[in-house]
Amino acid sequence: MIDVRLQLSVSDARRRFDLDIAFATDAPVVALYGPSGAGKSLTLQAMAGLLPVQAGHVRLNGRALLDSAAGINLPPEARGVGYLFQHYALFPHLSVRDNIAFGLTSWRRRLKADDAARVDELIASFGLAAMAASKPATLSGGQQQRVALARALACQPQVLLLDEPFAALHSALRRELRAELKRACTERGIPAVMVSHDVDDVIELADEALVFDGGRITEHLRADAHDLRERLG
Ligand SMILES: Nc1ncnc2c1ncn2[C@@H]1O[C@H](COP(=O)(O)OP(=O)(O)OP(=O)(O)O)[C@@H](O)[C@H]1O
Repeated sequence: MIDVRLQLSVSDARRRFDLDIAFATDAPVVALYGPSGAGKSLTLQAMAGLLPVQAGHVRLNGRALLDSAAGINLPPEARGVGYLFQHYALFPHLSVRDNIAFGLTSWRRRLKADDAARVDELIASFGLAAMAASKPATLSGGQQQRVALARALACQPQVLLLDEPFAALHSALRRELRAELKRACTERGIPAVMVSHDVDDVIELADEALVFDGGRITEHLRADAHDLRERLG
């Protein structure tokens, strides 16, 4: 169960945006859907602990990652959250393998044997073995997306947060990678919260859709594919 309530404001000299949302779901994949600037990415960032929250909670299977009333606010690395950023944010100077292993290493220690085995398993399962020593700039868009997904999975997260995971890909590749993402989450039993503008992403992948508008959730749809297309399309 993912149980979220968030109240936060972001502002600069000219603009202010207020987010005030709540949802709870047991869905394997839930999509955050809605127009640009509606607060979808801010929601993911706040769930990951990357953005200060004024009030609210984030609970994952009963474990509080954030509970402002109880004074709980775990740092990002303690939340058990795998994050796939909108533009992948791969480290250009690191190889594919070191990108995937990044969250498991630190300047103090080398990769432990079981972590190294997990990295190898992810490299194999996403078809990246031939390019494991290459730098991201030499990879295709789909290959970079697979590296980003493998990196998000490497720390054995309890939830995956995916910000526009297919935005940079053409439609045939989107279809292929949707299936891979679904398989990766299902095999590992990891729920995913996915931001997408694409109604086909929502229909192909998501079990539920939260419709965002102006920093609020206006609809929580638990619907079949046909119904979703009608209501979102
Ligand atoms: N630091 C900030 N200061 C002021 N406004 C901000 C700040 N960060 C985000 N915003 C604004 O908050 C709003 C919500 O941003 P968010 O990135 O969550 O939108 P989104 O729904 O993910 O949009 P998109 O689908 O285009 O990625 C936007 O209008 C954005 O400009």
